[in-house]
Amino acid sequence: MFITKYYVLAAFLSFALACIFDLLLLKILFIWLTISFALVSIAYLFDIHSIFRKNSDGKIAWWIRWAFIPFLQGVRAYNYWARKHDSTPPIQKITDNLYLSRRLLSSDLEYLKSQNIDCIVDTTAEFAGLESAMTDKHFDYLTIPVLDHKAPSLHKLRHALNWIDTQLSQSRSVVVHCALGRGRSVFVMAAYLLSQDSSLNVDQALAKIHSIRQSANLNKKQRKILTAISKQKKLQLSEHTWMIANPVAGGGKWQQHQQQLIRELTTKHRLKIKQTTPEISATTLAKEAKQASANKIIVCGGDGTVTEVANQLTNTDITLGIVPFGTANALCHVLYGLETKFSPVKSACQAILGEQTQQIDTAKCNDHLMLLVMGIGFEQKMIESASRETKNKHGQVAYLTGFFNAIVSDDKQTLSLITDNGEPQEMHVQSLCVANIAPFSTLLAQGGKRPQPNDGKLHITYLKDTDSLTERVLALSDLTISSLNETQKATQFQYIDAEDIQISADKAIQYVLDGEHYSAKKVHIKLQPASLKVYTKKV
Ligand SMILES: Nc1ncnc2c1ncn2[C@@H]1O[C@H](COP(=O)(O)OP(=O)(O)OP(=O)(O)O)[C@@H](O)[C@H]1O
Repeated sequence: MFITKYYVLAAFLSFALACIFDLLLLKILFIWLTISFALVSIAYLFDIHSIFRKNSDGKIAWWIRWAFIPFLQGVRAYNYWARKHDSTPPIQKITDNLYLSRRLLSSDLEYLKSQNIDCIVDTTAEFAGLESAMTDKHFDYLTIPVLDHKAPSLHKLRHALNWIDTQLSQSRSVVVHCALGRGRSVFVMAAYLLSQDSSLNVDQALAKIHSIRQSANLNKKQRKILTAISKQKKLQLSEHTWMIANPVAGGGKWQQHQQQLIRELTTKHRLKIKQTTPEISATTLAKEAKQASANKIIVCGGDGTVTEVANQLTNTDITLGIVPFGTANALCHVLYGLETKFSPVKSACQAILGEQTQQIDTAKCNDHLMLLVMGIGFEQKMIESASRETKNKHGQVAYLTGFFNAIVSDDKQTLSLITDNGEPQEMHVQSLCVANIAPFSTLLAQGGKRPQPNDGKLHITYLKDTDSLTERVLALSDLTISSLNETQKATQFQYIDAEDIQISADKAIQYVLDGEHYSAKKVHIKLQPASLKVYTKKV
């Protein structure tokens, strides 16, 4: 390509001058120029856009900018000159809500806001993204770095197309830009038009853009690549992955993380995003997704929202992905590992993008879906005392306070228990948990075998009543040790496993099921083996 020849030539010329001059300062200057142009030449020869090490947030490290100053200043000067001699308006609307632009400058921000353009696709590799657009919460930003005169890789192109499509489907406006708005951005824009209309060919898509932006002009190589991928039908976007988000879960984590999430997941998924409201529940949205024949649904929320969506997906072929935005996130803890506690978005994205799935057990508890745990006594009291306000304020500590209150009180219950249709047994208990799936941190469910997602069993762990607070504390310490060390079983707590469990009492039993409160005289829990398809951590 002609541009590469110029960079190679510049590198040789600088090297020759470095050899000619004896003055140290000039020598250093020309060696610097030589290195800069030599690196750029290599980047162009082997199409290494990552040479500028542009981050996903559009930043370029200072030492890279220093290393490439000679090259960057040259490019800047050329762009400045080209802009001065170009009568084409900087930013132009190509179709509804979709714009094409040269490199955005601070002076463009007001115009972008006035047109409600709040999503930016930056296709330059050599320029840092516009700082004020990235720090301003008004804008969402995606960079797919491409060297000037080159075309994006198919993987990066599909990421951009998914991202644009996801933003447009939320009625947002997107601007795609490169340095001058003539090549790289035009490539992405044409690819998007082609992805939306299968009757369109490359010439027609480019003609459409050209009729609005006369300076738009792909070089031969870019046109050839676009034609090839278009002919191979590689621009067709995949089916929507539905994303159902509870914006209030975990005190509003959705607002905080949604852009990172969209940026990561659109590498492979074209998202249809729906948010719950006080009137529109996750159940309603999951039903809507099912009706629209969705085959993947990602739910962002706490265990409550996850259960609502999962309830619609049991015994279907729809795959469920979970982004844990709640307080406890017990299911994610088991499926994606402990790291979900520290980096929920990253670990969820890794699992979803890893595409490994697993069929997990669920259960029905009095006609409600049970994913995790049903609790009577300690567990129920602990959750009862954790209100939304305390959870929002203190996170998981809200549950700890409730837990200690429950242990100190010496409430006991008389229950009748039938397992797998056997004989009823009467028991006086202070705590009883039935677990389908439970991480080690769900302490009260750890009396025997660790409940696993697909072990085909429900796990009953209970503590017989005792008036002594010391005994209760000792029993819990025993349980704690057993939860951390699978070989050492708790002896103070009792343990049974079964597939069908009936619990009854003379008066209404107060119980919690996956964090929600219920009351009934009879509780019937039945296992549904391998009934839910979920994304799981890749091993
Ligand atoms: N837009 C909304 N505004 C107010 N409440 C909502 C909204 N969307 C869902 N909800 C309520 O949020 C509750 C579910 O919250 P969820 O369990 O997902 O999060 P959490 O309570 O923060 O997490 P955790 O259960 O882990 O403590 C449901 O009771 C539902 O009615």
